[in-house]
Amino acid sequence: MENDEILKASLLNKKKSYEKSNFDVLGICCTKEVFLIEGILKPLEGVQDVSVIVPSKTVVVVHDPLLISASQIAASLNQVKLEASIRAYGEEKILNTWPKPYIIAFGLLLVVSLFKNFYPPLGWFALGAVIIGFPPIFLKSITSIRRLSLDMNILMAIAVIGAVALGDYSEAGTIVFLFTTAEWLETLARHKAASGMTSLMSMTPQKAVLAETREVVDAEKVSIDSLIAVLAGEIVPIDGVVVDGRSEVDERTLTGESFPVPKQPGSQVWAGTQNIDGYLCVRTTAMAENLAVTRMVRLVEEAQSSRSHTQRLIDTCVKYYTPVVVVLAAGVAILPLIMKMHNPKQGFLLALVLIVSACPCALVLSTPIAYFCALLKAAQLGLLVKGGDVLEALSQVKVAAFDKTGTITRGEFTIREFHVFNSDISLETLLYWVSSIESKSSHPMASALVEYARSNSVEQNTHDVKEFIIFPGEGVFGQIDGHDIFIGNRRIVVRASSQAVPSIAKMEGVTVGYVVYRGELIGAFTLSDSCRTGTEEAISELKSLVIKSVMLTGDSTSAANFAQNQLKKALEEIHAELLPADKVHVINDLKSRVGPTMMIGDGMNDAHALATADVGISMGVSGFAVATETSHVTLMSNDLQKIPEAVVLARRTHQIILVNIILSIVTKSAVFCLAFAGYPLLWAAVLADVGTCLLVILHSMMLLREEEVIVKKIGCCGSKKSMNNGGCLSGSNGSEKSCSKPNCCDLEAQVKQCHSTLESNSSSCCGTKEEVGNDERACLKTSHAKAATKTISCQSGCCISPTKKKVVEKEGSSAQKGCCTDGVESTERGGCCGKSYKEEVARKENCCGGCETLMEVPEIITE
Ligand SMILES: Nc1ncnc2c1ncn2[C@@H]1O[C@H](COP(=O)(O)OP(=O)(O)OP(=O)(O)O)[C@@H](O)[C@H]1O
Ligand SMILES: [Zn+2]
Repeated sequence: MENDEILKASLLNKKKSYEKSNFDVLGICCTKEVFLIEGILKPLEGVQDVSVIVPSKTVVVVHDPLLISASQIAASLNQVKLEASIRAYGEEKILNTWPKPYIIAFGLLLVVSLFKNFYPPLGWFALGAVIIGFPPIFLKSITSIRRLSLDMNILMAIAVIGAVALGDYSEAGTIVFLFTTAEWLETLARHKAASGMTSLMSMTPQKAVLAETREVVDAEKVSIDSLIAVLAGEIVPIDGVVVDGRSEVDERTLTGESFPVPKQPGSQVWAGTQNIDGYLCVRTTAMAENLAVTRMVRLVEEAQSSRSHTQRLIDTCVKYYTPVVVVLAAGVAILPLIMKMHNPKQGFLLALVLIVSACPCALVLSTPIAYFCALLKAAQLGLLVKGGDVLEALSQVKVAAFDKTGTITRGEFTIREFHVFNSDISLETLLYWVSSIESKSSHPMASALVEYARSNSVEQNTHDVKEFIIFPGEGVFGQIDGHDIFIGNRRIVVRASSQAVPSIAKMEGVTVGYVVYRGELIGAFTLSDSCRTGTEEAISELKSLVIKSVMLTGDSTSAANFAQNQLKKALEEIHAELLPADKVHVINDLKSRVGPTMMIGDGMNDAHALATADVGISMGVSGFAVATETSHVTLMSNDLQKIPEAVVLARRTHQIILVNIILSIVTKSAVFCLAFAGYPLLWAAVLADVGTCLLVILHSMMLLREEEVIVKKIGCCGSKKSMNNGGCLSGSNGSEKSCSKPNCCDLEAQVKQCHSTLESNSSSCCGTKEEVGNDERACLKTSHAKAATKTISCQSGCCISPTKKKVVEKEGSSAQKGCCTDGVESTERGGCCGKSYKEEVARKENCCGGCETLMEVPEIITE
């Protein structure tokens, strides 16, 4: 009975799945240890998966804690002197920055031995130094020999033994000293690089507060749809949607975006981001093990352990190169003996130099360490790059293909018009049918339709929809209350009826949708969308990097052209009305016509194209799961300006790797040449070897430095976050506009300040990109006017979100532009066309649809 219980418990536990443990393994030097470690751990019972991250000397093991514990795993690594220790998840490893005492001890002995010229017996101290310092190297080399792998430990051991055999104790001592110190310095450097990674992993808190009971619970135990409370200053523990409260959230850790993002009921919040100044009640949408941040960490980890093309090439070369040099060295050592030359010692020394130089560690390290730093930097910028190969491809890119809806534009449609053509069907009925069917679709247009129905007091009912089919690139079909309804573009009309598609007059900037019922066109609607801020800048930055930008869209040609006009014709090619498969064709065409191509999309009907491109970049954490799976890069924020930044980072990484490789080859060659020229300097060989290793690491770490990466921004504002009216808008180069008068706002601190000094027309700054207004346009998107009390301040000031004030819906009289409380809807004459849109149309007022341009209200003519 009792046994049964135990069995049951253990089975239950087993079901609870595997655990993941991280180990710091100081003994990792080159990629060689990867096979060594995998060879040791994989055969162990209970170990499911092993991944080795060479640059940060980390091993991640997925194991069944019942069968094998983390300490057992560490022990088996330590059996072969790999110096493994368990790292508590997320905990910063406290590294002793001082060298171990034995290193100091033998260093001192070595220094003393240098005085042997004054008192010869002091020379023996060098032997003492060797005796103290050599054993660790020797033990590690024994392990390597047992594993039949030739690594730097073996080469160093041979060199030391050789030097001792030649009676040159100080040479031997110097080798040991240089080697050990370099290893220690290297560990320090790598630790610095790796600490960024650790901070990435430790972002989410372990505890959550339940909103109703105020009970503090383990974040892991919180189920989906629970309500949790997040107070000001706290880190959000679990992904979710705000149901109550308002605040600003710092999403920097996740998206690299340094501006706080306003949150209100309905907004998504992500675990690991910080609630700055208000109370938020959040309904959770994910379990702790499936958070966006966890997925991100997993991706970064996978990226680290995947080996890039260059890396594989180097590894293969090294496999042949090392044994060849060892054989060569043996030849050089033996030849003088056979030929009975009078100075065999010289040959022997030359052989030792060769052997030390054979150590390829700088070369082997040149690529992975640079990628490690680059991937980490990318993650800090809010870019998840799936590995070194992707960076390699990204640095070569010649074309950027952008998807339109949701990428270039916000993918937040507003319904401009809705017409019913059949007098037997009321608007309410049609809206009910359309919104119920569309509520099953995830297309951005669908949510606009649902929203529109709601604003007309029509609630959708998903349950009434019996059948639902998506026609990619065309629209949807649904059966509701026994009626078959098609909704979509021209193509769907053709599919659903024999009727000719009506021609539409003056439809600039809008997308037209049709509703077909029993082969008859019963309704039509127009919708518009606006461009994301920063798109134009991103495209011009790409242009300065000699990358051509094109647009691929499933939407109509006129909608595509409208976006192009908003971008001031920045795009070089436009391909519209494409089916998902057409997008793939265009990508293939661009690849052969222009060169390496990257595709940027939101994953809606473009997952295939993303996968086909040399580099596929998907938008947003919230992005469709398929897209993040198939794409090579995930953009954590929807900021397209991260794309040129990514290209610059990739190109810099490429350069750094090139320099690293040249550096490690040149130093070795120099030592070789010296040796053959009659100066076989063993210490120089060791110094060149360990020195280049260190140089390569430090050089790669330059990628982590902040300023290095950002695209050179010309103009007054140092970073692209800086905004002000007279000067730079987001990321634009300020050269066109004067930079002299207004100040640029640098970081969020200043932004807040700017908010309060809004009145001044000349130099106000806006908190987030959306909230920019200038002379040409009134406030966009998220603008809510505090400033609207005075209409003027909105003309060139910024609109602030939290203070929501109803804006006057002005008649044509006011010449100034106002701010609108919702959406992009401000009219030419200064009013808002929100709810009163229809009346305004009646009054023949023109409303502006997209970013800035005014357009005429389209007329729909049916034939
Ligand atoms: N759920 C839907 N409801 C209404 N129309 C739809 C729906 N899904 C697709 N459509 C129609 O099909 C067209 C093509 O859709 P598709 O998803 O291929 O491209 P898109 O989202 O418009 O643009 P892009 O390719 O730039 O992302 C849309 O422009 C729209 O007219
Ligand atoms: Zn080496």
